[in-house]
Amino acid sequence: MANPATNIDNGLKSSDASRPREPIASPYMPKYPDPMSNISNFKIIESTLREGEQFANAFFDTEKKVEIAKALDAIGVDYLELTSPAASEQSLNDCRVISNLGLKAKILTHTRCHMDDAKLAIDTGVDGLDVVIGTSSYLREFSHGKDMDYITQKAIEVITYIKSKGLEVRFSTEDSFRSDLVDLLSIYKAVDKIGVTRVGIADTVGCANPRQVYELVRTLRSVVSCDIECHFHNDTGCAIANAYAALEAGATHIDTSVLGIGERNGITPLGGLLARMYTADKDYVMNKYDLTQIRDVENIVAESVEVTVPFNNYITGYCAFTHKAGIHAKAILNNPSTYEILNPTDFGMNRYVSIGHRLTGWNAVKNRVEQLNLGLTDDDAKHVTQKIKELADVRPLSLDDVDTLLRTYHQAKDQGLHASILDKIETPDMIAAMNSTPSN
Ligand SMILES: CC(=O)SCCNC(=O)CCNC(=O)[C@H](O)C(C)(C)COP(=O)(O)OP(=O)(O)OC[C@H]1O[C@@H](n2cnc3c(N)ncnc32)[C@H](O)[C@@H]1OP(=O)(O)O
Ligand SMILES: O=C(O)CCC(=O)C(=O)O
Ligand SMILES: [Zn+2]
Repeated sequence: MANPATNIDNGLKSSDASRPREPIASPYMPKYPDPMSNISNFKIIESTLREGEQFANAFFDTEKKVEIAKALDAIGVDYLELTSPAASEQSLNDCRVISNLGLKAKILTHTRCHMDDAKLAIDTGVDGLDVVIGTSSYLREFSHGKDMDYITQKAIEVITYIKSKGLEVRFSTEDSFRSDLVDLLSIYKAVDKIGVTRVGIADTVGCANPRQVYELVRTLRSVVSCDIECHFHNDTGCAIANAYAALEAGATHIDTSVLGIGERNGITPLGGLLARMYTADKDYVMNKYDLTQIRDVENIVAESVEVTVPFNNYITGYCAFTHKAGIHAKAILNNPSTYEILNPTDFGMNRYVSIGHRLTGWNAVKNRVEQLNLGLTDDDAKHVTQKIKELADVRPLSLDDVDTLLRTYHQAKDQGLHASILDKIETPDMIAAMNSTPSN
């Protein structure tokens, strides 16, 4: 599927080459370094091939999984998380296939806290297992029916076994934010003591806010010495902010999926997290991840799960880098940093300035005059701008319409007729008709 953002044609493209961009002075960078924070040192566990497979529309055959895995590897994500081999014969086979691709990313699979699942997973060739079990009263009562003593004992058994096979093992509590804090800290402490690679916190129902995340991660950071992974659902719109708060508090790994797909409305989206982290530490993000590859993997996944990339998607949405209002347009054309925190070229995207509408201003129109090399004055640009506004009060004009208006005015000026020419164009349809009339 073509990216719609590249198809916008009613706008001006401003050139980055001609205007060197200032270094980003992000207001969101911490004023003082925080030794606990990992915003400049985090890893991504990309779970499109696990959590993403739980999205209502998702079905990935082996070929598609391989294509997605390779595209994610090209971005440089640190880990790929795959569906449990216990889910089906094909899931088991796919773990083997993807583990054998020789990707740079480490391969994990996600299993229940159960010896049978662990044994099945270990032989697939994955680098590690992400083990999970619910600890909230909801899940203890209505999902697996086990108490904290049983869960702790089973976790120790499973982790010890996986470690004995030389694999990475992460232990996570499902529904962490609705679990009892004392239960959480004691089980995390117990698994840390036996050398688990990472512990995981999961906002399974998307109920947590950034402050709660910060507090829980910071508390956990003081209790365990291993890495901390976090997984955030987006039911209440906090998934990216929660991921950021988790890293600030000392989490080391964040789970993502392409376009955020997953159970219900999904989890922290890969593109959105990268946009957020680029804003916090551009050098870290740009040196580690190839941001120009995000669009490709989003297009692959969107097409496969039969959704369109949302119009307001981070980075790749139809209008993510389109500037419209005259005040914005003038400043953007002078210096893109005025109204952009993300530089589109860093993401392989283009910027557009839209001018065929009633909110346009003469500075943006003048810029188009210069692009067309028409040699009109500022006053000319102002006259044409007034005409654009008048016509666009009826309906927006295409860039072709604006260009026709400018060229017509320019020709009339050569003949000394420009004072009256604009008066003769009374409706947007009249320009559209001029566009379709072959010139002789
Ligand atoms: C929040 C999350 O996203 S967690 C990850 C979710 N992922 C998946 O569910 C993977 C796809 N799942 C499947 O293919 C199947 O559910 C399977 C193969 C895992 C299990 O299938 P079934 O044996 O038919 O059981 P079913 O799905 O009906 O119920 C889940 C079983 O796992 C148990 N269980 C649930 N969570 C856990 C856990 N974290 N650790 C251990 N056991 C668990 C339940 O008690 C139940 O056991 P039961 O068979 O004794 O009733
Ligand atoms: O394994 C985990 O940490 C998360 C599992 C999951 O998908 C969830 O709890 O939403
Ligand atoms: Zn989840």
